[in-house]
Amino acid sequence: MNTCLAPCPVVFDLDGTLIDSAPDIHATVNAVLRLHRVPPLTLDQVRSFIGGGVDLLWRRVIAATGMSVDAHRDLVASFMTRYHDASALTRLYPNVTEALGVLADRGHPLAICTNKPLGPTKAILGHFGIVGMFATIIGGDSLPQKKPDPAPLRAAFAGLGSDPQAGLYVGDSEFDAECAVNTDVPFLLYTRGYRKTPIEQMRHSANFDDYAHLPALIDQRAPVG
Ligand SMILES: O=C(O)COP(=O)(O)O
Ligand SMILES: [Mg+2]
Repeated sequence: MNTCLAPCPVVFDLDGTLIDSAPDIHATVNAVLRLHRVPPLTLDQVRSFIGGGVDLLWRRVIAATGMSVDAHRDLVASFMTRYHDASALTRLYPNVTEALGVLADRGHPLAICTNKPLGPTKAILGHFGIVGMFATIIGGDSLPQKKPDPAPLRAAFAGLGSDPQAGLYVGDSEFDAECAVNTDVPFLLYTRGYRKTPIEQMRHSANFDDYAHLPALIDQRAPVG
């Protein structure tokens, strides 16, 4: 085995990548809908709305329920007051903590680039005791732009003191794959997240379905030092 691998900055998406948060997002959406006496949406519906951030989530909820678009701002505000504490139904995907530990031990700098707002992002990472593993955390409201715009991912790599081309981005969705192309960074696709497109139709460098395999995958792709 090659033991002379250079540190490889690795940036992770969050929802559908490190955590299965759709059950909490679903419950929180339905709690807001209940206040407005609107019938609940299914978990599959809400899961399919995740990836572009809270504003887009609620544009999709409004379209699916027939609510007034004028209510968007108030619905988002109402959702956000509840989103911060929404952790009871969220789970880390299997072997995530172990994989992050292995990567950190091998000296790979780690960051988060998510379209989830920064407050709930830090809260859920803290809930799972892994917030300290990430040197940089870019949320959906950290910058004016969101993924697939390259600005957030560039900012995450800049926070690690790295060029995107020297690192890797790990994500689950079409937003992540497009952002990786726009940022010119190799993309590792986690296949058990929230994507709607078949694996073979998504631009990616490699894919994996178990975090137990991620450290080896990253070391294969890391430049030799
Ligand atoms: O909040 C969302 O819609 C998506 O978040 P993600 O970028 O972590 O997948
Ligand atoms: Mg995601």
